[in-house]
Amino acid sequence: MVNSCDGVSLQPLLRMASCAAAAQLARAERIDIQRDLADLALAAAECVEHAPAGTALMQCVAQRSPGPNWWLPKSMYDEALRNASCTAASGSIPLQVEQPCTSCGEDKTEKSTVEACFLVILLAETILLRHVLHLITEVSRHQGPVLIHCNSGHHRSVLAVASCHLARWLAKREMSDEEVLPLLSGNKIYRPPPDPVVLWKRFASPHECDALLELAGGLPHLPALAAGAPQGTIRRSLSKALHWDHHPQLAAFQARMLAAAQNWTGEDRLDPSVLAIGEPMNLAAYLNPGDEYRSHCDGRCGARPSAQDRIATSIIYCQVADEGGHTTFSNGHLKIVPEQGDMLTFGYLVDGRISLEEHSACPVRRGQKWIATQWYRAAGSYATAARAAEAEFCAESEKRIDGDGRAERAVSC
Ligand SMILES: O=C(O)CCC(=O)C(=O)O
Ligand SMILES: [Fe+2]
Repeated sequence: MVNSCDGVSLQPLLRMASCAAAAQLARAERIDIQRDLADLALAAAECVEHAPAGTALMQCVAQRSPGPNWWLPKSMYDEALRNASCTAASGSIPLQVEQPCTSCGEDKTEKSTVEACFLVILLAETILLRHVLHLITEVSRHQGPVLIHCNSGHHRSVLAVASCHLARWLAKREMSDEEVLPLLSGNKIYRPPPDPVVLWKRFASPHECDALLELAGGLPHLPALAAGAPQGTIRRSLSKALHWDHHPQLAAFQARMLAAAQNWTGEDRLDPSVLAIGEPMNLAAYLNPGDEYRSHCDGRCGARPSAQDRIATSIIYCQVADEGGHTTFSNGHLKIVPEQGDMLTFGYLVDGRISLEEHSACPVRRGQKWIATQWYRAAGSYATAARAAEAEFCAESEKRIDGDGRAERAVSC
């Protein structure tokens, strides 16, 4: 770590943090997690409010926070940063896909590799992405694209190379311009595959949202969370599962969601058959100030998925709060500020592992929010028994859904 501090032209932001950590450890100063955490939260919150554009957030935090605190456990950083991020009014900036991609040809993929700790990136990107964007642009102008390796063993690219990844990914999929353009235009791409985060603008019409709500019996009738997810710990919201076998009219809508999700998560990883035996759609309502869904993973954070684990999620924002209620990604260092009808899709299966796709719903401050979530699982991971159940269901629904074949086709029966 110290060696990398002596390196020639490391990004000042990264150098500062890793050197501070090294110095801290070397001096073995007294460690007081609570104090440092409180300092960090305070400093981050102040910086979110007051740091002028163009100021490195890291520097701002370092100036305001009296003691070095780089070594705090990740979960604590995540929590502090998530909370600070939630208080910031602005959201993250989507990738600029139209940005020319001159240095990302296969033969020119040399990247300057910077060893850094995840928390640097978290601090740097979570809260004021635009401030860091400026720095990264500067670095990549001199050094070429930057790839950041995190100490956690998880590595990911940053914005400087993100659009190149995206370009390559699109090329690999051999999609025609006609297919690609609608994907890019209007939708917001926050993170490229393999663990994409994409916001589909105005995916669901008010009419479709109303129809979903009607199936659930209306907002006041949504039940509080089931046992096992006690109120006040991870989640404060109302929630109801909509079983598509109880509501066959859901199938076509779910199929449309899935088709959109497939565009971003890779053709082999999701399959329409998941809808037949996958999870029901989940309606969740955050109706009171303070209602939230704290940091969690929909799949198994950081683990190899077992046969039935989730690998992607879509969230439709049928109603957005007047204030608060945004969605944050601690690992992606993003905050999504959706509008009514938008659908957020994110995938989290990378190289056979569930990536750390920890995310949260910020507390609602004013107004109300309700969403429809669809969790997806890998097709092909289902046991034969499940496929048999699907076949049985399809045979059954063919009998049930008189004349109108849409629902069956939607789930590939
Ligand atoms: O409400 C949100 O913004 C996030 C919801 C969520 O994480 C989920 O439904 O799994
Ligand atoms: Fe979630």
